[in-house]
Amino acid sequence: MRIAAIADDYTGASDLANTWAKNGLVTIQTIGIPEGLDVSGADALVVSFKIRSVPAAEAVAAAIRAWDWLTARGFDHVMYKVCSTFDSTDEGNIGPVTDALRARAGAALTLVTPAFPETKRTLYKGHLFVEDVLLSESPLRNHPLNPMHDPNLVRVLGRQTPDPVGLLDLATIRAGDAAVAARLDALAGEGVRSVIADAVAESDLDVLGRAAGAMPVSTGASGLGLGLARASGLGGGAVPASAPTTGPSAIVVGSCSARSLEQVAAAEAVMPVLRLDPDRLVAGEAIAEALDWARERIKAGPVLVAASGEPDAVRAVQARHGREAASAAIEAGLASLAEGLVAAGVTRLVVAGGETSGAVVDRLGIAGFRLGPEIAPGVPVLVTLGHEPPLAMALKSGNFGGADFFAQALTRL
Ligand SMILES: Nc1ncnc2c1ncn2[C@@H]1O[C@H](COP(=O)(O)OP(=O)(O)OP(=O)(O)O)[C@@H](O)[C@H]1O
Ligand SMILES: O=C(O)[C@H](O)C(=O)CO
Repeated sequence: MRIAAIADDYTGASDLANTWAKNGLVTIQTIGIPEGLDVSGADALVVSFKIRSVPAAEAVAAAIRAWDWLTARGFDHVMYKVCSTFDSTDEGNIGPVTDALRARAGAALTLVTPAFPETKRTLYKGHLFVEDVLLSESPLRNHPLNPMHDPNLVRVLGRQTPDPVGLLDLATIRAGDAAVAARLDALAGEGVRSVIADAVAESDLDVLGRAAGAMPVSTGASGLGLGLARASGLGGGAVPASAPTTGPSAIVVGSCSARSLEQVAAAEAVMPVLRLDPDRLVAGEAIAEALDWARERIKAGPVLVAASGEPDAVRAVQARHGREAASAAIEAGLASLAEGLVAAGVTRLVVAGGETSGAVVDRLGIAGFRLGPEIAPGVPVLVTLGHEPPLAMALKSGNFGGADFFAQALTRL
């Protein structure tokens, strides 16, 4: 079974690609549909878009284009890769894209689970836990773009699709493949089109991977990706790509997650850190002087530049400028910063935040990535394709990595 994915952001794409590479699949992450890229040697492809927070119709159109491209090249199963914390709003885009891919595939229903126990994302009775608390009590409740206030994913997805949403509960999964198949058949017979699946351990993902792999499409995070990889029968040929280990390094942080804020604070003890004024960023200012600051320091060692703020401060910026306008302007500013850093000779670049990574990677014109070794669960070394000179990068999801992630990452790039 040749597997592929369509990812709704670039950090999540690299997270999934890392999971597949770690399981021995030769994996390439592409930026958009890879028309000009030679991907013939890949066991698995992750086609990544920046579509998590765009209008649903735009996300659906991109996903359908990617589905057509992938299935025309013989991929048997396509997973829609979403965030392990189910980042979405009542407008989508998990529901609309899941529905569109299922219709395109002519499938009766779609198995949906963001569970990823390795990073402590677990589901029980349809309720998503982040580490030891419900999603609604986790830092994701303060997400700048899609604050998550409801842990019941049957309800959350039910608000994003016109069709009934069902539950495949843990007890059924633990009863094995036949019980799962019977439950899915029964739900389909009741008119259910999307099924949220529990999972609290990797063994549950093996059952779900086999169940999902029997259908042409699924929706999930890297946990389901792990199950699909194991069910695919592929693997054994992956060798981590070697990254350029010379050249200056820099870290650009747009993520405002609690974890990223903690990581920026830890970095201040080991490298120069510049914190940007978000209002000046929104006004299109501050990047030129930030580049001057960085150029003076990158020959001596790594630097970190962050736009990130605490939740209340982020809400205040959004109140002053509008959420979408503030996000777009800050992402554009950080993309300009990254472009200037690479022009100044940086060849090892860490970016924190999914939307931020999308803006940076698009601005640098990167066509795709080969997978290097894992830095932290869900965060691999990425070696650019279609960029000269090749860059070693890491695209860190907001909630991933330990407190010392930034210092650790630079020892691997
Ligand atoms: N100080 C700030 N005030 C308001 N918005 C900010 C500020 N700093 C960054 N932002 C915006 O907040 C958003 C952060 O989203 P992003 O996806 O980059 O990080 P994340 O959600 O933590 O990452 P992930 O999606 O991988 O979990 C971006 O749109 C960014 O431009
Ligand atoms: O599944 C996750 O948490 C991924 O890393 C992601 O999608 C972050 O944006």
